[in-house]
Amino acid sequence: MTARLSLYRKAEQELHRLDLSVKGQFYNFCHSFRDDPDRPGLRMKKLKGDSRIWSARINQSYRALLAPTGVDPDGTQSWLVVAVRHRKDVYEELQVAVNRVTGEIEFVDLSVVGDSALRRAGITLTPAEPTGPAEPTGVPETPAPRPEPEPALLAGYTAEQLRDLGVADQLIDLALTVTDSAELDQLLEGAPMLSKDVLYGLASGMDLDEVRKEITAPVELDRRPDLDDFATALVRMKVTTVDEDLHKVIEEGDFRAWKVFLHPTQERGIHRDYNGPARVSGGPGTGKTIVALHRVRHLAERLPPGRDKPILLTTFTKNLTTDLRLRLASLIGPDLLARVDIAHIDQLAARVLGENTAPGTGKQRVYDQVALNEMRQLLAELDERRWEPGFLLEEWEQVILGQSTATRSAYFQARRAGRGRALTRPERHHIWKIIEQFTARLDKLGIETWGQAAERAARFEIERAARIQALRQAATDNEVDSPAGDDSSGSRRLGYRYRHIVVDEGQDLRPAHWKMLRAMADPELPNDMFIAADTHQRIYDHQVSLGALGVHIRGRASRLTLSYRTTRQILARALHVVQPANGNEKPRFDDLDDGDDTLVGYRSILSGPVPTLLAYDGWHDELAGLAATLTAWREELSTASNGSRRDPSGRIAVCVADRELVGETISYLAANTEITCAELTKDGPSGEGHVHVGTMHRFKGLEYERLAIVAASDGIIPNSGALERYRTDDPPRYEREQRRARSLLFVAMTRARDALTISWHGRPSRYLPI
Ligand SMILES: Nc1ncnc2c1ncn2[C@@H]1O[C@H](COP(=O)(O)OP(=O)(O)OP(=O)(O)O)[C@@H](O)[C@H]1O
Repeated sequence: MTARLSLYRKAEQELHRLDLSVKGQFYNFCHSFRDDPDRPGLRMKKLKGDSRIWSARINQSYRALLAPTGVDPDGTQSWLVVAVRHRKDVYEELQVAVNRVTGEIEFVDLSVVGDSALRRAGITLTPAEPTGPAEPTGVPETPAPRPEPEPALLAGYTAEQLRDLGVADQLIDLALTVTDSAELDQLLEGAPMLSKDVLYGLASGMDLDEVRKEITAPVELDRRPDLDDFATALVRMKVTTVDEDLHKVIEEGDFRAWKVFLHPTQERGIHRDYNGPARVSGGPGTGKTIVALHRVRHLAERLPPGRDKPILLTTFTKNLTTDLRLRLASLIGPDLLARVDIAHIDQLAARVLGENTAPGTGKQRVYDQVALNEMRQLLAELDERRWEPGFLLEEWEQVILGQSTATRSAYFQARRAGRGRALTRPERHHIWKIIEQFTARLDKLGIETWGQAAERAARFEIERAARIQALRQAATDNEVDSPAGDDSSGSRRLGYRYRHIVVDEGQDLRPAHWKMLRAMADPELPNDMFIAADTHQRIYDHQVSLGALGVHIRGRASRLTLSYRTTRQILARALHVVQPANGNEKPRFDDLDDGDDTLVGYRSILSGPVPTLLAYDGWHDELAGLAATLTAWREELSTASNGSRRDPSGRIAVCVADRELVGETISYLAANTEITCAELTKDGPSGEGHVHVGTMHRFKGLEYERLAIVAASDGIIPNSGALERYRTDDPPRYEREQRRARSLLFVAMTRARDALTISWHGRPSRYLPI
């Protein structure tokens, strides 16, 4: 008799934590088991608590816990490995069951639940294997006297309500007795995903309807499942088959859960057919990039054979492109990867311009700061003091370039929503004249801004798309005239550049970028555009209304709400930055269209230390504090959980507000510690240093195990010199700049996976939760 083995997700995670030697023995165990599950050496034994769980011997100390899930007609047995445990941690009370909401097999493990919660619920765990009198069982022999009952955390709910939302039966009574969040953490450590999600949702203040809508409904089966039918339940589950993937887990150590175990709400967006552009939103770490990558895989797998690259995967910055390429390469094979064009948005615009510009006539592209200096100089030469250079540059960028305003009379009509005070016609006339001189100046210098480049590229692409449409029309007319299919129109030769476009970090793209992208994909084909974006993380002032730019996402928008990166402790503080609990300021975030985006239901099931907030008297003291923190972190991260040494490089980062602070931080650490640093540049980290140091803008889309944000002082975050001017001069701009500064801090804080420290000298930033 042979057997097929699959791995339950939690067992996978447990395996990761085991010593290499145990992993190897587990691998051998799997081979023996598959050859003959009845082999006596495996010492298969049913647990008394649930006769569907068997324990089998991996080595002297470790046991695999398995559940049979069916038998094929040819006699091959199917088994699911639900856990890998030390023998003293195997208890009789473990259970597997089919969840009544999802229809998937769940493994409920009470061995990780805290003693006090178990005592209150009257549960005593029985070891499955006698461990001798000296070995602790995790539960005292004589129960301690019952403490005074404390109010329960979920007192307002009934067992029936929790059951109905999908909480595993075994956890319900326990959950109703939990008195604080630490106990809830302990209870849920080994809990199935849906139970965690629901109970954390309720504990964080979501009401029953919200939990039902956001958490339960998306994973609910249309029909109630048969709770005894394990074989069908197994088919519904995402599991790792031992044959295909275990080898990677053990030998290569490169297995990542996101490749296999998607959350049902992530999954829903990926495999759908959309008859137009679709958008997925969600707070930091909810897996938008993961969804974008799986979407690319889904689309690539369905392409007709060919050697072209009909899929574009694009994002805002160069370093994120590198990251996307690496992650995609680990998700799909080289053949599919070769069908995907991965390029950042400015690179795409530059390519279009290159195609449309005669050799040697191109302009040098410059950042906005260079343009600002030129504007400043021009105004000085003209002795013009009525307008701020920054205001004029934005007026040009957002109203004139942003709306492709080509003539003065068009500018008189242009919408200036959100641009601050209204401009009279003579004022517009005056501004137009200055901008004309300004663009002539740039022209003469042979330079253009990236905004200008994007606008020109968009125009070329729009003209190209118009030519394609005209050729199509001609071809259709032709076909009517000569059905034999004469291709003299050339429509077969000129086509849209891409069949599918997938955009990550869409919140920061300029209007011109959207126009360019829109013109690059055929609007008549399904699945033309897929956009991942979170406007709470918009850190450049590129406001767009996608509908007005021809990208119609209405009715095709979905939202992710569960963070896979950030702990609840970090999330709560970060949310305070963009959703302050009090004060008059309630920043509004758009949905890339004319509506609002929200973070309702944004939550995490991860738990970790509360972020540390540290005040210092001066910058030098603060740097000394940082050095101590980093030294301790580096030491801790240099030791793996099994005691072996590991390289801590790239796991720790320091985030500051501007380049000057980056330089000062790196110099201090170089002079006073043994820590080596790599500066985060637009191309990624500048070298091999242990700790990455960069400005907040550079942290977009990244994540680190531990993160320190330093110099989070008032005046620095936000930069009040620049900001305060707008308070009276230009209140809408003041509001925009504040929102942008909040978003920057929000992005920075949510890069931290496990630990976050924020420090300042002088007064703390007004956005911090203190
Ligand atoms: N289904 C999943 N299973 C396991 N890990 C996941 C899953 N989805 C996402 N993750 C992990 O969560 C982290 C955040 O994912 P990702 O970068 O896609 O989020 P995001 O929403 O794009 O974040 P941000 O907006 O902050 O850039 C990553 O480490 C990713 O591997």
